[in-house]
Amino acid sequence: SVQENLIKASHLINMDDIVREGNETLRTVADEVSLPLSDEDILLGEKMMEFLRNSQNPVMAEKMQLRPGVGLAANQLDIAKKIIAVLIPNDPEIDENGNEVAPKEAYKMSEIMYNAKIVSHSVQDAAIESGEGCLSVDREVPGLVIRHARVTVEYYDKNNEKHKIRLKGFPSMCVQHEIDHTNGIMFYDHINEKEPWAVKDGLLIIQ
Ligand SMILES: Cc1nc(NNC(=O)[C@H](CC2CCCC2)CN(O)CO)c(F)c(N2CCN3CCOC[C@@H]3C2)n1
Ligand code: NI
Repeated sequence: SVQENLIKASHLINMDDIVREGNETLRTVADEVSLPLSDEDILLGEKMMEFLRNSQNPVMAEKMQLRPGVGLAANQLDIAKKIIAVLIPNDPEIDENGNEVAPKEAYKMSEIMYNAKIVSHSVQDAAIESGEGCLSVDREVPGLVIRHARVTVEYYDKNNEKHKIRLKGFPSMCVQHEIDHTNGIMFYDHINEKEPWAVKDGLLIIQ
């Protein structure tokens, strides 16, 4: 199966493993994974996180010709399971001489999430100022991707522990993008076709 091949110890997920627009799995509502998690589902989550790390490493990204990513959903690997991975780096700090220094915590968010779902959200909407892209979309789709500003998300981690977290800012946008994938939703479904860059009153713009 696709999953068996992806979780082989020697396999590193690469761009050839990521399905593109037109593949029906991108428009499929994925199944919840059964708990306790199977070894295969735990391994798949770890491989997805490894892909994100490699995609953010200049040497590996160049070697493997990876597009950089901060999130990935199993639907993008042609696997209709509710498994997502999120890896959001912290920005480097600037010292008194204006030099970049490594942040204390390398990552703002690093999580493999099973059966993630939004259980509540803000009335206020938000969008990333520059719009969004997707590793499964080989074209630019300009426009503000309108999302909830803040969300409360329930999910299980690789140790079968249940979590309920509140997200805002960029992590909120990223997790919503990934949860959307597990529900067959693409980022451009949230762009206003007539006025892609229209800023409605109250919209929070995220840099
Ligand atoms: C904003 C951004 N989107 C990148 N790509 N798109 C993705 O991640 C798609 C998911 C994101 C699109 C918007 C919200 C979620 C993948 N999606 O299709 C999965 O469903 C980036 F790569 C990126 N960063 C900033 C941090 N940088 C650290 C150093 O390494 C490079 C990296 C680049 N920021
Ligand atoms: Ni995507």
